[in-house]
Amino acid sequence: MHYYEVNFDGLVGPSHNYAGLSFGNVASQKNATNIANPKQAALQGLAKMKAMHDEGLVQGVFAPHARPDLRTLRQLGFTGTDSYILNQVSRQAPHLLKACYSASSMWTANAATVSSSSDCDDNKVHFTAANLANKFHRAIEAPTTERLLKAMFNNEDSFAHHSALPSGVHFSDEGAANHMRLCDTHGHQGLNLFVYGTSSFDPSSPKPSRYPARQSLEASQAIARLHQLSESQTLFIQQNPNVIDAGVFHNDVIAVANENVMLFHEHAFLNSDEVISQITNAFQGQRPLHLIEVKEHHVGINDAVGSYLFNSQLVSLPFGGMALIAPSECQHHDQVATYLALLQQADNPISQIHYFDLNQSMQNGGGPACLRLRVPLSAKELGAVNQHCLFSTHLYHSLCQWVEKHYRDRLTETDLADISLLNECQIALDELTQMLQLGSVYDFQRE
Ligand SMILES: NCCC[C@H](NC(=O)CCC(=O)O)C(=O)O
Repeated sequence: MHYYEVNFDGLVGPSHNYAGLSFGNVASQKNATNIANPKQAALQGLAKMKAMHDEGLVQGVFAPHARPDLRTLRQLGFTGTDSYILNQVSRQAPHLLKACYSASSMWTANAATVSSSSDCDDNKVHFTAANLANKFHRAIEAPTTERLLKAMFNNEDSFAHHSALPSGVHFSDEGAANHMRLCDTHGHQGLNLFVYGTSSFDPSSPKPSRYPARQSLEASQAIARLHQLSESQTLFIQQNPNVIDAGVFHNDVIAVANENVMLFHEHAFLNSDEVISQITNAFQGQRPLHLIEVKEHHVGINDAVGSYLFNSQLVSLPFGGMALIAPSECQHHDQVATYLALLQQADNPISQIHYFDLNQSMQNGGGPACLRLRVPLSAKELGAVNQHCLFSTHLYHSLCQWVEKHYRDRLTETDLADISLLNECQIALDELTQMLQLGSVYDFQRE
């Protein structure tokens, strides 16, 4: 049966803003006071989805979360009408208002970890929503993520859904951004690589000193168990703590894999040589494995973080070869652009490089790969997906019109206290759930 890798891109929500919420994410901290343009952010994301669809790839849309998250604010002791809550929280705890208004659900690579039915014992596609425990503004995402996943993959014969891991730092889980899969083609059993920051239970496990390790080993192990992955086809790899301290807050900032290719920086992993031999020994595919190591003298860690080279998507093209979907920052970075030109000519499956302007998301540390959740699906499983969430030219035009109608082109911190922004967000999202036929997934639709 034919298999597809479907990318479900996060549609940027109407409250996209820069709030400096992610300690350890260099871009988020650097752009904390920037003025955001939610309309442009959403249109940039839609342009990428359209281009992928036009390449002949199957593309999906992942709806944003409702913001502000009033449920969380009520849980934290704010009471009264919505406008009273906004007024109180903006005076007493503006940092909480910013957290509850973040549009961070756009980075769907952190929504969940997904396993292919070819890798799971029960032959179902498994999803575990990420608890995102390390950052408060992201830790509030899991309940809505779970509801959205169930509304998109609403078929018990094909899909198995798991709740987020227990909250708290021990099982800190950031989803697919720390998972890679190597295989011959999407439909074959794959080698699952879980990359973690540190162990929560082993005090001798190396740790970064400056910035937090956002993925714990124990979370990755729990997911491998939940998803019924074969032990021989699952490796747990520790990230190099030094690169976390240089701003590599997720593995997808320093490595990317697709089918039989992995592109990674020489400093990405702790004990890299050992990791490479483990991968080489465990890979069971018939096709040659391309482990492309980028040396520090070609692209330094700081340049990799600054350009987001490794946060490119690597996709298999319908007529053969692979394309690297890179942020335009790579094109404008001399050393990175030179490296990519060499990579394209070298003897490997990467035959095309496409650049996308995603600067609204990039300024919060989210590149092309952060914006999408990869879901490997057989033709039958694809048929079981909520078809209204699959991209088409028609949906593209409807979503562009919807964005033009509801989104602001300027958003700053002071706008967050404005009750009209809350109303605009709810009206827009209510309309969206009808377009994507998701049902009542948001708290404001369920109260
Ligand atoms: N995979 C990319 C995730 C980027 C995300 N940035 C943020 O949440 C920044 C939000 C802000 O600072 O306004 C994060 O760090 O989790």
